[in-house]
Amino acid sequence: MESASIKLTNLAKTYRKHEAVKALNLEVSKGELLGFLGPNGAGKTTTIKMLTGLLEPTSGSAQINGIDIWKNPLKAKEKIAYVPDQPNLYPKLTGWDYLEFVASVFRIPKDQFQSKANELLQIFSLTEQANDLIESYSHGMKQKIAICGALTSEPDVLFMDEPTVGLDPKSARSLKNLLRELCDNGMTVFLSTHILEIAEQMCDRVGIIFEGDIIALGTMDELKAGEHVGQSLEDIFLELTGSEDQQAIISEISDDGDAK
Ligand SMILES: Nc1ncnc2c1ncn2[C@@H]1O[C@H](COP(=O)(O)OP(=O)(O)OP(=O)(O)O)[C@@H](O)[C@H]1O
Repeated sequence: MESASIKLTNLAKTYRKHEAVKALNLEVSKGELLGFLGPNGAGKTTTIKMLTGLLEPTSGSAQINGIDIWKNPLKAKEKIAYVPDQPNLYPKLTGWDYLEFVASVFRIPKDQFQSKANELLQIFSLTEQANDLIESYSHGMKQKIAICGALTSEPDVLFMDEPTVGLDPKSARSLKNLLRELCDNGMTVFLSTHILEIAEQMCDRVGIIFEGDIIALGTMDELKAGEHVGQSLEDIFLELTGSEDQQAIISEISDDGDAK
């Protein structure tokens, strides 16, 4: 049987005494777009950093295409790309220089790089700014050039932390369409978000993490089935994360027509 593109086995992280991520077990198949959803502080970034080789787990393992990223980091990292929530870019490079730098790290042949870079810049409406310094870019433009950089190497597995933050609606749609196309062609995406609609609109399966535990995992249909029939993802999210205070606030707001 083909191994999962991403496999977490009892993956855990404790900061001092705080168990930020608790023994996660999860497999993401090739071509799948998994949304990793959770409220602030749930453990999303910690998990992604362990999966991308940036933060050493306290225990457990993380595999990319069957390769342990902590035992064989170089081989595993050849297969992945990561777009953090705050991309660390080089302000004195132009957008094009940055993409060229990424291509050189991954040893991508020049002609292959040029056509790929031009295609990505066009998709994200950055062609005209490609020769401007990154320091002159807006937050959204920086986010987009980071995404272009990540996709330049045509990774097998793409990790994205809150990718739509800072993007305008047109760019968010371009990203959604592009990710769908790339996943249909076999790329695997692990995308964290705390925005419910993003997960609902973009992802094949959604995992909900709360206080370091995966408390629900499935397709939208599966999450909405059974006891959750008729509920929106927002209802399910609030119910599973036990945010009764928020639920009360929401029902208070939506019932304002009946105010006493
Ligand atoms: N370097 C650190 N040292 C100590 N505690 C940390 C550190 N990084 C994260 N934490 C804690 O671990 C928990 C999980 O944090 P994490 O950043 O993974 O959450 P998140 O789901 O990505 O949140 P957000 O949506 O707010 O970005 C939080 O309680 C956080 O305070």
